[in-house]
Amino acid sequence: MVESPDWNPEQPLGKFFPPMRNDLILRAARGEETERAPVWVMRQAGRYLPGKYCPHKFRAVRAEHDFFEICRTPSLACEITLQPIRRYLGLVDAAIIFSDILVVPQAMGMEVLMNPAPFFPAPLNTPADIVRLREHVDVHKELGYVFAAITRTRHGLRGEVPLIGFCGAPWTLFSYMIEGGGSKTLQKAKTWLFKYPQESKALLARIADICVDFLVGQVDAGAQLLQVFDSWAGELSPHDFTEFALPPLQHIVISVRARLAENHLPAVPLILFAKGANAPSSLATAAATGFDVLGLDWCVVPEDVRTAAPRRALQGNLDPTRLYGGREAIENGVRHMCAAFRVGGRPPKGWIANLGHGITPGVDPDDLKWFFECVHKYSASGVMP
Ligand SMILES: Cc1c2[nH]c(c1CCC(=O)O)Cc1[nH]c(c(CCC(=O)O)c1C)Cc1[nH]c(c(CCC(=O)O)c1C)Cc1[nH]c(c(C)c1CCC(=O)O)C2
Repeated sequence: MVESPDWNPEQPLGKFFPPMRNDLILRAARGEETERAPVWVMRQAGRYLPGKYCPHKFRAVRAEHDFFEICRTPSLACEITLQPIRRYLGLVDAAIIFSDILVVPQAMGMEVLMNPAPFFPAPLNTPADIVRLREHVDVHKELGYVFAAITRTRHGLRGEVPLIGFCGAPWTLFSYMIEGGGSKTLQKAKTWLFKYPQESKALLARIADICVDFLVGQVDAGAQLLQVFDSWAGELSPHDFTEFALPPLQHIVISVRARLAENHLPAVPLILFAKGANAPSSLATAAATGFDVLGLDWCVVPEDVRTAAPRRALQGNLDPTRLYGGREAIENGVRHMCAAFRVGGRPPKGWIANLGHGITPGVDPDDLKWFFECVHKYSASGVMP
């Protein structure tokens, strides 16, 4: 059974982890054929589960701590990460560490509050504000709590499923740092791109450098796959995506791989979720950066992606809102998805089943269970969906 290990901050847990019992997602990420599609869902830790984070502890914990305090407390982050794994044991094939993409802007010296949506009291208004950012970011000092949570969670998982580490993509983080929160048009962030292209590129590169250190540190701590969330990629024209968002992503892939090799760390699979970057040219350029897996939203047809980006493993892509449609709608959606990702009647190859974006807080946890069960049934080798 997966459980939170005893925690003594004076004696950090070692990095000899229990052997893996389920490596389905690692095989699919490498493009291999699997007996069924591995499945997990983005944002599976927390939001929709009863008591949100911890069934017994949540109310007391949440009354006293804010969201980022929970992220900074490895015992709590670990517990919340394990919660869906326990609940869906045998059905879900990966855990994702409980944290947030906005810990990177915090590490760069920006204040970020969560009330309940992200809010930056002092966003970057013009390039002159860049001086407010920390010049050198030591990720071990600023984000060591994420590394501690990952190591602890690897122990707690007992080898049940692999653990995914993550970060936000430079373009998405840049947007938050300038907009100061969510935005419908990204007018401020785009004004930077178009008015101050050189300063924008320099800031994107600076964010990318921190992402590299952060991702390498996560693998060192025990993460077995890495996902980069570019949630706002689809807000850019294909041309601007290629000009602004891609170079820092390319830098991340090249540098993470090089640093992992240099440090004798495992060459873990890298997943890019560039939501909405669905133009064939964007898919092709994203694939060319060298990410092993492309995460897809529900607005693309897998066959079109395979044409634009052959030889890449794919992840996705059920519309998350379908989970509100009841059992039949979920089953039909999964059947259709399984048929769309499989070539003919062959076993799934290089496909990780997932939603096309994060699960939302109102979903009934039993309907998510049904989603997992349907994926197991209809993606199985020998079954025609
Ligand atoms: C854009 C983005 C953010 N955070 C993230 C993204 C990229 C994915 C995406 O596009 O959805 C990524 C993220 N955020 C969180 C995780 C944890 C792991 C997981 O379960 O996938 C991950 C991978 C926890 C969280 N991050 C947040 C919560 C809810 C906080 C709360 O309940 O108080 C959780 C569990 C808060 C958050 N964090 C963010 C927003 C917009 C919000 C508020 C709205 C929301 O609830 O999603 C920024």
